[in-house]
Amino acid sequence: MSAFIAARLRPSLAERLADLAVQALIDEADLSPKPALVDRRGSGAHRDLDLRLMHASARALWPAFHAMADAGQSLAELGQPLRETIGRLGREGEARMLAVTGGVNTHRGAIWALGLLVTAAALEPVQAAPQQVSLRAARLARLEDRQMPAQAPSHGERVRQRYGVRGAREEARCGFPGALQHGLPQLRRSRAAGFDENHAQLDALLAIMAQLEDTCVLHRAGLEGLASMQHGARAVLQAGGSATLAGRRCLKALEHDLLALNASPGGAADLLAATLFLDRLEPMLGAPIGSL
Ligand SMILES: CC(C)(COP(=O)(O)OP(=O)(O)OC[C@H]1O[C@@H](n2cnc3c(N)ncnc32)[C@H](O[C@H]2O[C@H](COP(=O)(O)OP(=O)(O)OP(=O)(O)O)[C@@H](O)[C@H]2O)[C@@H]1O)[C@@H](O)C(=O)NCCC(=O)NCCS
Ligand SMILES: Nc1ncnc2[nH]cnc12
Repeated sequence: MSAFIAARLRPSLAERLADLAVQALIDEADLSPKPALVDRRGSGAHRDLDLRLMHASARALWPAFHAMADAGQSLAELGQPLRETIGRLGREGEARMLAVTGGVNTHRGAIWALGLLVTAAALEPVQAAPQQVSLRAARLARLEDRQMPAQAPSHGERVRQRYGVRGAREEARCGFPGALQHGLPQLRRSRAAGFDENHAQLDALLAIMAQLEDTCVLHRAGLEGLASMQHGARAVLQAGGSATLAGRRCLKALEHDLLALNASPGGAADLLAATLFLDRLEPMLGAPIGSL
């Protein structure tokens, strides 16, 4: 094969970032057993979601992530034009998601988190450490999107007003502490302790759930649901994590409690996808092009 053809077959940076984002969403959906969330076993607390729909939604978002990465590379400056461009692309991604799922919100929070992270990664791919990328994503999230159309109050908006919690927007503006300070360190601790990848990822999800003010849980189950999620997740980790017998017993109890309250930690699931994206980004960018 000539060098010219080989170069044309190599995936571009934007393609690789979109691949990584979609893969993080698919891996999050497949991870099992997640308490009260859609996974390989079933639909958790959801009546209108299943694994097939989560996969279809994730795949449908590839063009949106690709376009955001492209925008990051071509505008090449962290400022208002880039913020407003990815705001428009994010809304188009949401519309595509709703078209594919027949109106069901599968990934709104994930489009927001991964969209910001993909754009931040594309802006400066040589500075791809999790801390560096999330800091740039936070700076983007703090910029106002003047093109944002007025909308009916979201579930998150209603919950923020009722309980005074921060929600998805503030999580991004603070640099994704759920992923950076909880998910990623736990993922790496559990791997270092010798647990397999499935259990390490479950432990990462539990570490996020143990502290997140998840507006999805609050919307469905109020403060009682939030307390159940946080205390129950902490109990699993304190018992030794999802790989241990005692931890698995606590995980079962946590799922039972969440299902009884109809609570679903959808925001924590989104932040697990963000954690997986950040964990894999630097190795992927450091690898020879085409090796993904
Ligand atoms: C900034 C936006 C994310 C909008 O945020 P807002 O809070 O106003 O809107 P919501 O529609 O409530 O979406 C927020 C979703 O974020 C996830 N989430 C919740 N808590 C947190 C948290 N503390 N930190 C991070 N992320 C969090 C969560 O997503 C998951 O839950 C979804 C299902 O939720 P819901 O629709 O409430 O569904 P159900 O409970 O199943 O409803 P019913 O069955 O009862 O009807 C699921 O999708 C998960 O993803 C929250 O839902 C952002 O959307 C925005 O402003 N976008 C504009 C475009 C833009 O600027 N983009 C920038 C570049 S991408
Ligand atoms: N696995 C999952 N189940 C339910 N809601 C979600 N939102 C994001 N991932 C989810």
